[in-house]
Amino acid sequence: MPAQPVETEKIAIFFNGKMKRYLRFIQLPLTQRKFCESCQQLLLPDDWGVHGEHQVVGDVSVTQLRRPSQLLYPLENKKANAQYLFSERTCQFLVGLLSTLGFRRVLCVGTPRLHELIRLTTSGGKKSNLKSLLLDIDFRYSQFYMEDSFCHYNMFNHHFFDGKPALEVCRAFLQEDKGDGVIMVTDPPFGGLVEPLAITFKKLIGMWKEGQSQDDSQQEMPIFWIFPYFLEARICQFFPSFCMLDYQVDYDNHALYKHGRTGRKQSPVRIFTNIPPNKITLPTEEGYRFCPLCQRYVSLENQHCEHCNSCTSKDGRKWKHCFLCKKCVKPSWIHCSFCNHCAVAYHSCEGPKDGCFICGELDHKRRSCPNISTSKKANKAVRKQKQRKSNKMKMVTTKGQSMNHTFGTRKRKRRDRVHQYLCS
Ligand SMILES: C[S@@+](CC[C@H](N)C(=O)[O-])C[C@H]1O[C@@H](n2cnc3c(N)ncnc32)[C@H](O)[C@@H]1O
Ligand SMILES: [Zn+2]
Ligand SMILES: [Zn+2]
Ligand SMILES: [Zn+2]
Ligand SMILES: [Zn+2]
Ligand SMILES: [Zn+2]
Repeated sequence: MPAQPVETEKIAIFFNGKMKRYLRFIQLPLTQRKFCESCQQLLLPDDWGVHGEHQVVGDVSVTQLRRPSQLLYPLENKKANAQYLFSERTCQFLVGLLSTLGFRRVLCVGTPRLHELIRLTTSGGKKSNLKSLLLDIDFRYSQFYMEDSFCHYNMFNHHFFDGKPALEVCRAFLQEDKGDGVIMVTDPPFGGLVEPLAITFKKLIGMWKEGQSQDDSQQEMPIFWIFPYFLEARICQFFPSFCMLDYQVDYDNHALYKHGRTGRKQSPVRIFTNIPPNKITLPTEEGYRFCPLCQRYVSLENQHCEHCNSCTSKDGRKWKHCFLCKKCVKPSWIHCSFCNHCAVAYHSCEGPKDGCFICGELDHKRRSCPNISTSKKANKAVRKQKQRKSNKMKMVTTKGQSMNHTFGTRKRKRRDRVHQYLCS
């Protein structure tokens, strides 16, 4: 029986397998470098026969090999892992910001396009000396990267598909220079639940912490978590030191999540971070400006409310102050006397807890309400309006099918919430 390989040998075997294949590919003359679009695979001459009937492109250049996110098609999985790739504008902004902030290593969790741009910028000249390690569930990327720059990984349960050697790659990356100069940037699928993600990120933080010296025990690992603004409360529940930046993250392949300076069509995706926001400069040429009172950059229409003493808009539009709620709310919201707070027009009222659902008086119930006949008519009108609105929403859903990357009943609830936020 052959002897079991010891740990270091296992790591060497792990590195050698895929590296050999990639090295063979880049040594081929351009005319022999083929990529099968049907199988999403780089082909060596031995593979050509099997892919003879497939959609194959030739002359794969070094430039194409360096931008795999353009060569591979984005996964359109309706469930959890629809791939939304950063627009050039957002990706360039992120790389610029990371190097301005002085980081030297970026742990890219579910950000393949950022990973490739960091590597391109680094190899292209002296502009940046950032290193990057990509952790992603999309195995297709393993063809383009050595094992020291890509790990096949599930961010919902912190699982490294290639076992201990891959985990050690990640650990070494986080702990290099005693953990100094590293940041994690993650852009999980939006349908993903915050809790399992937070648990995973805390495990990665733990790994980074193990490499810290005792004096740095209070330090936090810097993080950029890219997620929709309406999950702010949920993220801050797990990471209280995080704040949300106004910068609108946008994507190449998502019509709803496009960058727009004003109006409805603004991306709801933001950056959550534990880096003090006054250290983060947002592009003034896009209209972002520094609010000296809040000590952070805010979007064009986000106005400082003197009552809240804060620039309160979350969605990029100008919000209005409600004196009854004692806070700023979305411009389209109205103060509802049944619910006793501001809400979208035509919502289903919670109603007063122990009173009449119709008029709000506490001395009778809905059935004996003196206003029942008039309210019946009003209810009918409201129902009709709701129906119209719901039909309109259904149309939006059909157009934006790929947004529905959520699960079961939660999927429906989340989708409704997304719609409520996007449509109000
Ligand atoms: C919303 S996309 C973000 C892509 C990013 N905007 C970019 O351009 O680099 C989500 C990414 O997370 C990856 N992903 C989805 N589910 C995952 C999982 N369970 N574990 C790790 N990565 C996952 C997808 O493959 C995809 O690359
Ligand atoms: Zn094929
Ligand atoms: Zn302000
Ligand atoms: Zn206010
Ligand atoms: Zn109000
Ligand atoms: Zn109400």
